[in-house]
Amino acid sequence: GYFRYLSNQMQSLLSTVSPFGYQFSSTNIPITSNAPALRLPVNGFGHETVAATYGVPNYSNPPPPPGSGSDPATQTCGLPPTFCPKARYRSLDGSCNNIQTPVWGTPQTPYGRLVQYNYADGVSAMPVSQTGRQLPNPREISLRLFPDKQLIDPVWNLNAQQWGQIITHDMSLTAGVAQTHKDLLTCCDDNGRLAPDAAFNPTCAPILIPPTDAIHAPQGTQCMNFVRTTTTRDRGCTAPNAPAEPLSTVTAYMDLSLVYGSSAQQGAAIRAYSGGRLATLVRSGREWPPQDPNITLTCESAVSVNEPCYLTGDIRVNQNPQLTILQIILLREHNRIADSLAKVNPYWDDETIYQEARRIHIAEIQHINYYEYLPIFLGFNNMVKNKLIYPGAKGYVNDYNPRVNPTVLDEHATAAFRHFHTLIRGYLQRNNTFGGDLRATDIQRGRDHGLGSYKATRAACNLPVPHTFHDMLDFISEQNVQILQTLYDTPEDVELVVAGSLERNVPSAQAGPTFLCILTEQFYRTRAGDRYFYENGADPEIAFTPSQLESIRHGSSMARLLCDNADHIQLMQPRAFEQISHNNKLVPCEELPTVDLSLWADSRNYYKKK
Ligand code: HEM
Repeated sequence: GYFRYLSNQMQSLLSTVSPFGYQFSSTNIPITSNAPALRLPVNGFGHETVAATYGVPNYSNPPPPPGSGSDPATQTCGLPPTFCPKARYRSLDGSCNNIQTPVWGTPQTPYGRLVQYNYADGVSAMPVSQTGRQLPNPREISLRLFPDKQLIDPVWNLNAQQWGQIITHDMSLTAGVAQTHKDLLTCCDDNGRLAPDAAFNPTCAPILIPPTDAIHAPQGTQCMNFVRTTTTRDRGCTAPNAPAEPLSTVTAYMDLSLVYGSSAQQGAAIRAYSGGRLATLVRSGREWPPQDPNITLTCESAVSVNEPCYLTGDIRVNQNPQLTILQIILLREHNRIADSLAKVNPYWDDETIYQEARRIHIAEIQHINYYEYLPIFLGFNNMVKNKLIYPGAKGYVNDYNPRVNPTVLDEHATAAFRHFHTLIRGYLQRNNTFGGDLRATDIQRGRDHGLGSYKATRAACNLPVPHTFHDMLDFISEQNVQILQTLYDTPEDVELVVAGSLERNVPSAQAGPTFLCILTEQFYRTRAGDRYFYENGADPEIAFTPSQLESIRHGSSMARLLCDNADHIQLMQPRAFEQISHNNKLVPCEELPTVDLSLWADSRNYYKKK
C-alpha cells in the first residue's frame, strides 16, 4: 500500500498536471520608486559585508568571525582532522576540503553569521523586546501576517518546491532537533498541554497558543512543542560568557551528504561494498533504500516493522513522501552511474567505482542546482552578476577561493531559505493528523538561534536601514507594515524571519532584497568555498577532463534525472521544475541530453594501479 502511495505520489509529481503554488505570484511586483536598486557587489556580496561587519581589513590574516567554526574556542565542536592527505575525492565529513582550515564545512560546527547574536542575556536566553517586554507570540504573528491562503502558481510545479528541501538537507541540520519524529524532550505534550519540563528545562521554549487562535484555543490547546537547538555552550565549547552558537550536524558543502552520509561511519552503513553501489532492497523489480534498523524511533508512526522506513545519508528521509521519492531517485542515480562505470572499466574495484560515481553524481547535482534550480529563485542575471554562475563558459571556472568560508549562514538556514516553506502545498495528506505551524516554528527558531534583527540584517546587506516602521514601506506593503507596528513595540524588535518574508520580490527572483542578499551570499560561498566544485580545474588531481566537464554541463538536467530513475517515465518536459506548456512540451526521454559516461573509460588503467 505504501509503495503504491509513493508511486502515485511519484506519478503526480512527475506528470505535473497540477500546478502547485507559491505564496508569491510569479508576476514580479516592481520595487517602489523610492526603493534603491539591489546593490550586490561583484565577487560575492557578503565578503564586503562581512568585512564591513567585523572590520576585517584583508584576508591575509582575518580574525575568525563568530560561527565560522575556526574560532579556537569552538573547535572542540567539530573535530579537526590531525592531517589532510592529498585526496582526489572529498571526504565524507567535508574535512580537508579547505586545506588551511580543514574543519570548515564539517558536521557539528556552528552556523556562520552575518550579524551578531541577539540573546536577551547576551549569552543564550531567548531574545526579548528592546522595551524589556516579551516579543510578540510566534503563533499570533503567523496567524496575523501569514494566514492560510492557496495560491496556485502558473509556472512552477511541485518539484520546484520539493527540490529545495533536497538542497536544504544537503547543507544543514540543526543539532538536537528531531524534525522527522517527535522530539525526545517533551515541553508540550501530545495533547497540547504544557509539560513539567516547560517550566524549568532551559532547552524548552514551547510556543504558546494565544487566546485569539480560532483553531487551537477553543480546543483548550495550550502550546506546541519546541525544543531549542544544541549549541557550543551546551557542549562546553564556548567561554562562559560568550554567545551560544547553534550547531549544524551535516556537512555544509553541496556534496550530496544526504545521499552519502556526513561521516565515514554513516557512509559505510549504506554501501553495498560491491560494484561501487549503495545498498538497496529490491521490491517489485525496482530498487529502494534499505530499511532503517531502528524503525520504532525513526518512524514512530509505523505500525509494523515491515513498513518502509528508509535508511539513507540523511535522517530526515522519511519526513514526507515527496522528499522520500527524490531521495530514492538520487540513490538510484548513484547506482546507475556506478553500473555504467563498472561496464566501461571492468578492472575498477568497488572503492574506485563508488568514489568516481559519487564524484560524477555530485557534479550533476551541483550543475542542476546552480544552472537550473537556483536561477528560478535567485534570478539568472543576479547570479551572473555576482559570479554564482558562468553561462556559456567553455572549460574550467577556477574561482575557488580558500579564504571563502563555505559554512552555512544562520541567516540562510533559519531565515532566508526557510522562506520557501511558503511553497509547500497546503493539503499534503499525512499519516497522521498532527497539525503544527511551521511558520511559527521558524519564527521561534530564529529567536532560539539569536538571529540579528531585520534592521541589523538590512544594514549588513548594505540596504537602507529602516529606523522607523514607516521606513519599511520601501520593501513591505502598507498593510503589512501596519500589522508589524501593532505587533512589535519598536522597529528594532522586528525580526528577520518575519519581515524578510513580507518583502516584495525583486524582479525575476522569488525573494525580497534582504533574503536575496542572504541567499546570494550563501550560494556564492557554497560554490567559491568548495575546492571540489565541479567547474574548478585548478588541481588536475581533482578536476574533470574538459570533455567530461562539457558532458556534465550538457547532459545534466532535472528532467533526465527523473527519466533515468523514476518508474515508467517515457515522456518528460525538458524543464522539469516548470509545468508542461506549449514551450515546455513533453518529449521522449531518449531525446533529452545525457552525460556520456563512456568518457570515464580509463584506458590508462590509472586507478587500478593504486
Ligand atoms: C515538503 C515539505 C517540508 C516540510 C514538511 C518541512 C519541514 C521542516 C521542519 C519541521 C523543519 C525544522 C523546523 C524547526 O524545528 O526549526 C524544517 C527546517 C528547514 N526547512 Fe523545511 N520543510 C519542507 C520543505 C522545505 C523547503 C521546500 C525548503 C526550502 C526550499 C525548506 C527549507 C528549510 C530549511 C533551510 C530548514 C532549516 C534546516 C536546518 O538547518 O536544520 N524546507 N523544515
